[in-house]
Amino acid sequence: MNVVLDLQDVSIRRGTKTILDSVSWQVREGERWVVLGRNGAGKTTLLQIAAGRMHPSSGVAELLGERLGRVDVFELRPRIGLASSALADRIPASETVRDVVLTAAYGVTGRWRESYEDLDQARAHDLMSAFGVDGLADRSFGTLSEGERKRAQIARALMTDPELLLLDEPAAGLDLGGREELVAALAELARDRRSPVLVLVTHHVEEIPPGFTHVLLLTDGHVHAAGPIAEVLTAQNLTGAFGLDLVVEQSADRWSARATR
Ligand SMILES: Nc1ncnc2c1ncn2[C@@H]1O[C@H](COP(=O)(O)OP(=O)(O)OP(=O)(O)O)[C@@H](O)[C@H]1O
Repeated sequence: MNVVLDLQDVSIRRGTKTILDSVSWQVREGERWVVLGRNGAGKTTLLQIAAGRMHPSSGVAELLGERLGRVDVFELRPRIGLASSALADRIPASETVRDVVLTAAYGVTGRWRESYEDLDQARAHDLMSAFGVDGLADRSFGTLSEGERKRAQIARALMTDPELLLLDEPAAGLDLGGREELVAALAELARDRRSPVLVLVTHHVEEIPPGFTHVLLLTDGHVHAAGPIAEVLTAQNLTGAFGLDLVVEQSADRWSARATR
């Protein structure tokens, strides 16, 4: 299987702080990864490297076979979908959901091109349907609920037919219904063999969609454990990563964790 993401001893330093500390991580075609860790562990920073939006201070990062520092990142980025709250904040509130999704084909937010190819229109429609926002196509992005907004963003991130899809805390701020709808949509995506390689950042094991195959546990900028989900998502590993005694349970393809007392 081809390696899609290959980090070797990657560190990120800012001033005196080491945000990522010698991270080595390989992600292969067909895999669906969850990145878990407590606040400040370095998850978003790791995703920024995986998205080609940040360069390592030291170490080597290869994305889709291209080495960061030796490749034109503007050619690389359309091959990598990213959905994050930071990117969502840059979407104009007045933009329609249809345009939020469509404009991704041109790597822009804000509708400045007036005509789109029929193929793009059809793809945008299919993606909006898949994420249950097709009925909201004419609504402005700013009027959507948090859950609708998250699903529109994922449809947008998939618009360029990326080889790698990175989702930074897609369930943050959702109520129980919104979270479950999102988990179901992501489970569907994970099951589809045509889907890109998926990497999902979260704080909560309850948000891991069925079909996700691997976990990376990040603690204070270093890899605490990484590998197949059933091997890594243990009480012992989570206790180490989150710094409190936890029990972990799996039931019907979903996970839960709680403190022992
Ligand atoms: N430019 C910077 N300069 C100094 N420290 C930074 C910088 N950017 C991030 N950090 C710090 O690096 C650490 C990791 O940040 P990051 O956002 O990657 O963590 P995270 O795991 O995504 O956190 P959260 O779960 O709270 O979103 C944090 O302590 C943050 O304050």
